[in-house]
Amino acid sequence: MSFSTSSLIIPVTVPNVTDQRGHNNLPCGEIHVIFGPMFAGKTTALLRRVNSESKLGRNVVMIKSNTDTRYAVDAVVTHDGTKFPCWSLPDLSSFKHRFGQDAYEKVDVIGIDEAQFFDDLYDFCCNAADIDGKTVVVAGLDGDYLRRKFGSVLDIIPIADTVTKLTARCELCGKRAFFTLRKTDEMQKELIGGANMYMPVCRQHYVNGKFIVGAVKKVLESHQLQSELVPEKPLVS
Ligand SMILES: Nc1ncnc2c1ncn2[C@@H]1O[C@H](COP(=O)(O)OP(=O)(O)O)[C@@H](O)[C@H]1O
Ligand SMILES: Cc1cn([C@H]2C[C@H](O)[C@@H](COP(=O)(O)O)O2)c(=O)[nH]c1=O
Repeated sequence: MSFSTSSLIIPVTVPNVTDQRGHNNLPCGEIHVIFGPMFAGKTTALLRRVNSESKLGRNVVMIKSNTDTRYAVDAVVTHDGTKFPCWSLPDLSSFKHRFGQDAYEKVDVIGIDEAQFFDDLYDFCCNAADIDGKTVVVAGLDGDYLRRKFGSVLDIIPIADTVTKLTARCELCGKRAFFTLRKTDEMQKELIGGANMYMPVCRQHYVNGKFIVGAVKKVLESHQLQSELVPEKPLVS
């Protein structure tokens, strides 16, 4: 069977969306993704971007998952204390309703922190950028403590304009850290915590890390045992 080229041409009607000055009114949103291990500066980069958009006169709003309330309930906070007010939500689909349709229409830039905790990240970003014309800046973990993909952060790469993988400093050797090591024995994927529970590490120390964490724990435990066995000297004899 053979087709002529003309039989394959499908007529497509493009709606006329130009205004009086000939500019088209198609929405032109953007999606920017920032990911990496914990302590890599993801929240810092997100706040920098949102602040600079705000200085340019754009209307910005910040959202974070209400799963993570480590530093504040109603603010996105970096590990070194920089803050930005935000909406803490269980999911992204509730945002438009809670924020209000009028307010939503006026927003130009939407920042999303701790994006790994939002299951509806893909649909939200798609609609916000493609249909509503918003600039969406997303920050989150690409991988969990076992280096498995975390939530939907990696799923939005195909719909993103830009993708940035940040690195931290390995806490054991100071080299670039790509991964997050969990220092406790808990096994669940979601476990909220900071430097008390996690540390950023390079590849070599990720692989050796479990061993090192175990060894350090043993040393600390034996120190505690010794101080319990040897009674403290009285200050006054
Ligand atoms: N091992 C580390 N490597 C890099 N930064 C670290 C480390 N430990 C603590 N920090 C601090 O964390 C800050 C980054 O915090 P933040 O932007 O909240 O990171 P993220 O959102 O990626 O977890 C750095 O500016 C630095 O002050
Ligand atoms: C690796 C890993 C992390 N988490 C949690 C721990 C923190 O509450 C956040 C990440 O915060 P940050 O802004 O990137 O520092 O995620 C988790 O639940 N499970 C993990 O495996």
